Amino acid sequence: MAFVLGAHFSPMTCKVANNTHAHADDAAYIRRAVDLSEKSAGFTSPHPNFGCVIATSTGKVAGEGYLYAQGTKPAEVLAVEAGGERCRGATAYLNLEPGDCHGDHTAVSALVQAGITRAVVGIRHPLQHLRGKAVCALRSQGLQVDVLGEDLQSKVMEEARKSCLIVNAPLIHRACSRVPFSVLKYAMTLDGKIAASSGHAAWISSKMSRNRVFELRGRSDAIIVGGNTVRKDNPRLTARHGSGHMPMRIVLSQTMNLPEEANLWDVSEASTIVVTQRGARRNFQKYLASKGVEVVELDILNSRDVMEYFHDRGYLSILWECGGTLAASAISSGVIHKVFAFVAPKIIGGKNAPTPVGELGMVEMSQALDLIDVGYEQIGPDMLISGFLQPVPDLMPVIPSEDETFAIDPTVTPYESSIISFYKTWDPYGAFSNFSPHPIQMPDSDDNYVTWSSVEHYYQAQKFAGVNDPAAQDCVEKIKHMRSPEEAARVGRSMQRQHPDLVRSDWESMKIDVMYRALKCKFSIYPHLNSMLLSTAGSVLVEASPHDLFWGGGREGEGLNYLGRLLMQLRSEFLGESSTSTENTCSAL
Ligand SMILES: NC(=O)C1=CN([C@@H]2O[C@H](COP(=O)(O)OP(=O)(O)OC[C@H]3O[C@@H](n4cnc5c(N)ncnc54)[C@H](OP(=O)(O)O)[C@@H]3O)[C@@H](O)[C@H]2O)C=CC1
Ligand SMILES: Nc1c(N[C@@H]2O[C@H](COP(=O)(O)O)[C@@H](O)[C@H]2O)[nH]c(=O)[nH]c1=O
Repeated sequence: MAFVLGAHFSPMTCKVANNTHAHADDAAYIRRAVDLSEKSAGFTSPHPNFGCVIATSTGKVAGEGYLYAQGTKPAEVLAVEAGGERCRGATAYLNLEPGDCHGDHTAVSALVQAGITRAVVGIRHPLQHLRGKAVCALRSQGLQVDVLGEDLQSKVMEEARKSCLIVNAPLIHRACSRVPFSVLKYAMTLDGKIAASSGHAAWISSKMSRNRVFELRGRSDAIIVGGNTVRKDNPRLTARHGSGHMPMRIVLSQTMNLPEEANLWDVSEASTIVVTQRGARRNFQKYLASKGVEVVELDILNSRDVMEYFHDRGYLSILWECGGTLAASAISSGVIHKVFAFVAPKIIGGKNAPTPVGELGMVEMSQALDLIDVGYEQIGPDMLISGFLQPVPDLMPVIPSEDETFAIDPTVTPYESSIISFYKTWDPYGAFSNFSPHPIQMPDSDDNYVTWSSVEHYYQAQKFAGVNDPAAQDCVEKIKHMRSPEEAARVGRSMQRQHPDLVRSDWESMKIDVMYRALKCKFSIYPHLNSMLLSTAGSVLVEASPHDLFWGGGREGEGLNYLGRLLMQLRSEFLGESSTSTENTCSAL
């Protein structure tokens, strides 16, 4: 399934192959949508990148938009809002076929209602359950839909299509390989060393290059290092580029022979997970847990198992900042997709000085791994060389669905059909997530209805509601105005951790009720969500969050799954199976 330029060129199906001018314009707008789609990178947790440009028949841009975070307005909605009346008869350019996190085809409806008559789609959605749905829906509403590589074929279109594949490479790789997209990054001297023989490595690359690394960190769900890098460097692994997204820090250690004091054990700024082998230094595991570090035990610590584990936890994109030993193991396991090498014009020498990649078992140069789509960029005195180790999988033919994958690989246990798991908003039933973009209206202490952007916004803010301290009121207001549910959760959790005195004293006993009322509102006021919930009758609902063991179900069913339970309770109430009638706590929006 390697990406091959021009592989799908077929003059038979080409509508406007000889209209070079029109193609150049279409390609330029798609590229603009690609650029827009990347704008949230570093500010919010990685998510599919959506951008939308609306161009009038005279070639003027009427409106633009991009998805800022999961649970915020779709790019298409923002673009038509910006375009207003100028959208009538205009063309919408989308780098990626819209998904349907809302459960109600919000993006498609927005384009249709705005009077868009043509849509140009860069690539179809890589996830099987979403693939082709929006294209079909738009066509059934009478829009002309041109998909690059299918309806529009030419060299310029293939280049534009390729940029669409690259900007969503993490999602596409993840969908195809069932592991998160992984980037190996290292800084080395001109003579190929990542540290002096002593192990000292601060610093090889320049400050400008290191700032660039902070940006790469901000675009990742997590940073991974091995135990030896913790022992030698005592790294912080934070994205020190402002108030943006802070990735998880992950340490892989087989021995658990780690220092008692380390920057990574300070979880006030960012969280840390240590992944180890079952049974390794249990007392030290307990010690780390007492500091707020999460410890995960796997049967055998190999890179593929670790990546499959983090795939199941919903991770999209991971940055490996490890030394050569772990890097070699990760490359050998086939889990590294891309490389970023910062090369500094310095020579350190040293026969035993560490190098970026350890033993791969290759003996002839013909076995060397060739990078694809290589980029060269000068950053201050350094050179950044980047490229893919594995080509971005092409989307044709169709990526098998999860079910089909299980059928192909019988060693993978299929989910039990009676269990419906949900977690990320882009997954099937993603609208059940508290991060789904459905505003609710809830009464305040004076019984006035207040609109909250999502259930998560409301839930996080209630931790501080009613506390007689202006700082607590500030927390409520701050959370209320966060742009995304993810940011609301980040602020709510960190304020709770850092200022427990501002949390209402009855929070632990009230939080389930707070959540229940918010969910009741959400599933009452959106008929399509209500139908979706009722359609699951007979199935067990599980929030597949492996790290939130209260609201989520845990990796192996060890979580309490309170979110799933509340949804099932509501479902049963809506179905009239429960004799308890609860007061309606919300008004229609
Ligand atoms: N310039 C740069 O960009 C960087 C330089 N460095 C330098 O590299 C040196 C450390 O290199 P290195 O020891 O390779 O780095 P790492 O610590 O990153 O990787 C090796 C460690 O990873 C753990 N590990 C877990 N699973 C595996 C596995 N399946 N295979 C192999 N290791 C696994 C082990 O920890 P445990 O022993 O605890 O079980 C092992 O010791 C330091 O001098 C550091 O300064 C490091 C990162 C980046
Ligand atoms: N030495 C070296 C790097 N090393 C990587 O950065 C980590 C330290 O990160 P932090 O503690 O957050 O500053 C270190 O453990 C290793 O993973 N990176 C670079 O860009 N350039 C460098 O010269």
